[in-house]
This record gives sequence, C-alpha cells and structure tokens, in this order.
Amino acid sequence: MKEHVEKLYATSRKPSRRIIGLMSGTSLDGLDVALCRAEGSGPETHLKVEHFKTVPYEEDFRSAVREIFAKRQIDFQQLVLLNPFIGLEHGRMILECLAEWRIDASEVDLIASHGQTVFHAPQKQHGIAGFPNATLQIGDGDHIAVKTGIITLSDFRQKHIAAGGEGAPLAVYGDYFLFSQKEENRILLNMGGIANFTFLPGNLDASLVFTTDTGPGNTLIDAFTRLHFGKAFDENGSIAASGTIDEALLKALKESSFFEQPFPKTTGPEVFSVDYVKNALQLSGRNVIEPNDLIATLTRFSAETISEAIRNAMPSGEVFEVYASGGGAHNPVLMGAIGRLLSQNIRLIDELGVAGDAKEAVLFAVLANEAVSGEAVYFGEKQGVPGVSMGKVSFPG
Ligand SMILES: Nc1ncnc2c1ncn2[C@@H]1O[C@H](COP(=O)(O)OP(=O)(O)OP(=O)(O)O)[C@@H](O)[C@H]1O
Ligand SMILES: CC(=O)N[C@H]1[C@@H]2OC[C@@H](O2)[C@@H](O)[C@@H]1O[C@H](C)C(=O)O
Repeated sequence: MKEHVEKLYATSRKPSRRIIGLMSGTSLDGLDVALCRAEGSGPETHLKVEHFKTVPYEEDFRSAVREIFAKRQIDFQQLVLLNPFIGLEHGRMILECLAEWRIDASEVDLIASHGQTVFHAPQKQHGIAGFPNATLQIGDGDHIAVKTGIITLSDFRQKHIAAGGEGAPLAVYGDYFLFSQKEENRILLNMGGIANFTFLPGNLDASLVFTTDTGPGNTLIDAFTRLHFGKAFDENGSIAASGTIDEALLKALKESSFFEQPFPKTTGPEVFSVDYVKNALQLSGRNVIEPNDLIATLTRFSAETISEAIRNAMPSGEVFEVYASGGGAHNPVLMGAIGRLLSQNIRLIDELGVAGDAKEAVLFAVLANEAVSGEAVYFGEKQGVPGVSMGKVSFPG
C-alpha cells in the first residue's frame, strides 16, 4: 500500500519530526523510551527530548530473556518466541508512555527501536574462519509498528556490519551530531552493562572521530551483586566502598585477550560473564573472597580498563574533557576511580543538555532521523564509523 511510503516520504520532508527512540541494553533493567523532536540532520541536527522514561521490566520478563541471553547453548524455541513477544511488550510500553504523556500515536512520526541484544559475536571474538562479524537484536519491528500504528525503524546494527563494522558502538553518530564542540576535545563515556566511548575532536573533523567499547561497565558488578546480595545492582557503589581491592584478582581479571586487541573493538556479556570472573578467581588462587571485596575489585576492574582505554586512544599531551552517561555515572566509586586514574574531573553528559540515562535511546532517534532525512556523512576510511543509513522500515499496515 503506497500510502505508507507516501507518509514516510512526507515525514522525511517535514521541517521537524517527532521520533520515539528506544533502548533496551545489556543490563536488562528496563526499556528506555525517549520522545524527541528532531530538526535538521547530520551535524545540523537539533534535538529536544520532550519526554523520557525507563519502563522497568518485570522479573518474569528478565528471567525469560536471561534464559537465552549471551549464551552459546539455548532452548531455540524460547528465542523464537521472544522475538515477537519483546516487540509486543515494547509496543505496549510505548502506548503506556504515550497515554501518560497525553500524546496520541498519530502525533508521532517514527519509532526507532534498538531491540534486545541477545548475542554479540564480532569476528575477533568468535574466531571462526569464513564467518563475519555478527550480532543479534530481537523484538521485531513489525510487531511494534502494528501494535502502535507508528512507522518503526529497527535492527540498526546489521547495516553497520554489512559496511565493515562490528555492529557497535553506534553511539558515535549521535555523539558527533549532537555533542561536538569547537575547540573542546571531548570523550563521551557511556557506562551501561558494557562501557564505550566516543572521541570528538575540537577541530570538528569527522575523519578523526573515534569510538570503541572498553570492556565491562556494570555487567560484572551487577551479576555478583545479584548473586551475593540478592540486589539488582550496587546502589551508589556502597558495597564497593565497603570492600578492599584484591590486587591478585584484579591482575587476573585484566588478562583477557580483549584488552590486547587494537581499537576499535566491541564486546559483551558473552565474554565478561560470571564464568569469566570464576576463571580469574581460580587463576589468582582466590577461591575464597569476601563478597564486598569482590565487588570492590570488579568496580576497580571496570574503572582501570575504561581509563586505560581512554589514555591509550588519546595522543599523549592531548587535553580533553570527559562526559559520562549510562547507569555507571550514578556509581560514585566507579566515577571517582576513573577521575583519579585520568587525573581529571569526570563531568556528566547532563551538562550538555541530555540526561545521561536517556542518551542511548536518543541516539536511536538520531539514527532514524538520519535514515529518513539525512545526507551521507563521511567519517574517513577508518574502521568502525561507516557513513551508511541504518534501520529497517516496518509499516503499521
Ligand atoms: N544509583 C546507582 N548506583 C550504582 N549503579 C547504578 C545506579 N543506577 C544505575 N546503576 C547501574 O547502571 C546499570 C544500568 O545502566 P544502563 O541502563 O546505562 O545500561 P544498559 O543500557 O542496559 O547497558 P548497555 O549500555 O551496555 O547496553 C544498572 O544495572 C546498574 O548497574
Ligand atoms: C551489541 C550491543 O548491543 N552493544 C551495546 C552494548 O552496550 C554498550 C556497548 O555494548 C555498545 O557497544 C552497544 O550499545 C550502544 C548503544 C552503542 O552501540 O553505542
């Protein structure tokens, strides 16, 4: 039915668009829903977050996803069932947010849905000859579109891979368009389950823009806080603050080949898992460790690998500001350690006008805005930032 194509075309030509960006990250804490008003495109994008909410997941939802999440062996049926189920759940959550915000679905031009990553397998990690970089996000876009009546773009990472990337980090595009600042070198550090950063040069040269994952953010802290303390996360780093760092364990934790790989690189909880820590405990001969010392050491592990990645990526002597976002920015032990290791104050992205918890959802709104109304932006020949349009279109009818 061409009416849908015509509507999309009309949307692409509007002076501004209302786009709902969705992110459901590796922490499985909930669905981030950012209702944005976007104007312009590329480096001329102006975006206002009109509403933002994290809709928390019910425990049943989390455990259903955890059954297949980041695992090599799963019940295949569970994966297949979850694909439409997550799409429908996300659609329902969007409708609830819209009702709460008193906005009719007809007032929204697009939904930009990341989906739920269930397995991330860059070539450097799976190492299987002849197979490319691979990643899988589920929560089908057609189900979101039909449930909400809103044209939906989804599955953004496949094009990035098709164009030579690892499917992540995608934040770099939104970071460059929204947060570049003349005469200030910026590092935009996001600490979700996994941590990543974008370097934005103060001379605004797109070919110098750089992005990479650094390793764990909160994923290991969360996993062991759940295991030993029965809580979802180490609120305000209070458990870490009460523990002592175990240097031998810390050394063993840092021995992954991931840290030896050149930039840019990506990873996930497939590598940084409970088994990864158990192996490091064994390697370091620490079969018995106080749980709070373990959390303190895991927090330090994230802080050191994040700061070392930033240091190694930046030419020595280069002055830069670091702006943090993601749930880890709420952890003062993590933030404090990174600040001390980099010998500078770590600022919050909120200073730049976007709430840190909303940043990744906003990013997908930016990517959808680019797909429907952007021009090609050239980021140079380096790997990791192909200048391609991302997102697959689902029509509501
Ligand atoms: N007050 C707090 N104190 C300590 N940690 C916190 C706090 N609030 C949130 N977090 C951490 O942030 C995590 C959620 O972060 P976020 O929502 O940015 O991750 P995500 O988007 O799921 O992950 P990713 O970006 O890797 O996909 C929680 O699981 C928790 O570890
Ligand atoms: C495969 C995948 O889902 N990766 C996520 C994850 O969470 C953080 C980090 O690892 C990042 O690379 C990415 O998400 C953000 C939104 C990104 O692509 O920029």
